[in-house]
Amino acid sequence: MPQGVAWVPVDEALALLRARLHAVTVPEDVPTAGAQGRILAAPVTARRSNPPRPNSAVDGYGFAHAATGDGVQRLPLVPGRAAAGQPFDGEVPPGQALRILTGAILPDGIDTVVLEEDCATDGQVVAFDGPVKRGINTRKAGEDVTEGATILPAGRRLTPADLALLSAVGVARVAVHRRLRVGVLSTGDELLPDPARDAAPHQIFDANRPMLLALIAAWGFEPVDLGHAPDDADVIAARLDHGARHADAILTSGGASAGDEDHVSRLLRERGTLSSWRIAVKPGRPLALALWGGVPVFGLPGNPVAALTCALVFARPALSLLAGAGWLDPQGFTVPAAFTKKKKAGRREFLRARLTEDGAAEVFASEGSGRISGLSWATGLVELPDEACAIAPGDPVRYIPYASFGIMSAG
Ligand SMILES: Nc1nc2c(c(=O)[nH]1)N[C@H]1C(S)=C(S)[C@@H](COP(=O)(O)OP(=O)(O)OC[C@H]3O[C@@H](n4cnc5c(N)ncnc54)[C@H](O)[C@@H]3O)O[C@H]1N2
Ligand code: MOO
Repeated sequence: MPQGVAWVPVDEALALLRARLHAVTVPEDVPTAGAQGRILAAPVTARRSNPPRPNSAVDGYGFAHAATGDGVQRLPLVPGRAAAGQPFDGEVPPGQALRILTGAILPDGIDTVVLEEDCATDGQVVAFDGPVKRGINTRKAGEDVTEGATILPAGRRLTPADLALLSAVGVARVAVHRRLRVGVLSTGDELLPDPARDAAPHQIFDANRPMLLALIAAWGFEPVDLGHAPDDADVIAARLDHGARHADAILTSGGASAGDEDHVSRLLRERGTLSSWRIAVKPGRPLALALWGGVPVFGLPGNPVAALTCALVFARPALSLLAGAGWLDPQGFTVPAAFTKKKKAGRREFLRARLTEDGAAEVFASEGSGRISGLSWATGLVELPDEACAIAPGDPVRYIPYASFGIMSAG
């Protein structure tokens, strides 16, 4: 890295974010049914066991195991049946059996159920081969969850499966963090916000704002569109002021570098509390991390590849912390490389990557930071360490699927 510039290593920038940020949202009570993606503000305990009572796991015939033995068993059938939602009102005497369906509470006198496919019956007597294992094809009360048990911890981001679990144990409402509001501002004189318009040669369509707004929504946060500002410090400052009033965090893109028109970095340095600016990472080295009116601002680089990479690597774990879900490290997988690459020491590199049919990581043909098509082509990123390395096909590399960053990919 050039002399005279303090390049902050990725891990140091992440540690700084982790140490300085904390949950900013207040709890609110919401119905369980609509709580997908919300973050629990408190641990949840089961109001009821699952299953609440012992029941049958299959359609078949139930009886007391003690009265059965080896060889062919012939048990007279008690009239009636036990079904889910239609409990059998009575007791089944030892040596007799009852028709029972999946999910039915085991009536008194039944501790074992034989599968109907393993039985013969004329409607009066049921016959099957013994011996039968005691308790077979039954489910114990509370075998899944016991009443009063802690089922989900504070900070948990609720999944569809969690909604099933909460509902099953009678939890109708949950205390969750209010959704984190995240502002997104694009900067640059060249930007044209509306892709339906005709662009002059010097203009480019704003690609970052729709991408970042969608990213925020995919992470379960509330996107706040702060629009687009020209390269004018006063206008950008006014937008940041507006953002600080209406959002809990702000992502800007563009103007993060050191050029004449890079007003975001200058503003954050002069009027915000800029913590970190030049990060030893590619793409994305001019990343600004600052506070504006007490609100964290991620000054992402303008190049869309760098903007997305920095959002995934730096903004995601930090926003998760602010939102009450704790710090998130993306899960990576070690896979063989399907490419050749040499890098120098001193900065972390992220390459657009996807897996071949054999499960090796191939990388996009160009590392150019403006090559948006590569972001669409990829299904994740390969992370290369800060140290120097020379990678040959077959060498292990760390592949982080987009899904590990909480976003969908096409593949
Ligand atoms: N002297 C230096 N020049 C540059 C450096 C540096 O360290 N020293 N870093 C380079 C790197 S790396 C990047 S990345 C860019 C990032 O700079 P900025 O954050 O100041 O971004 P801009 O200059 O405003 O824009 C860069 C590029 O991206 C396009 N852009 C910006 N916003 C959008 C948007 N919303 N949608 C689509 N494309 C966008 C913009 O038109 C530029 O082409 O700086 C390098 N230079
Ligand atoms: O951040 Mo820049 O996009 O590395 O090229």
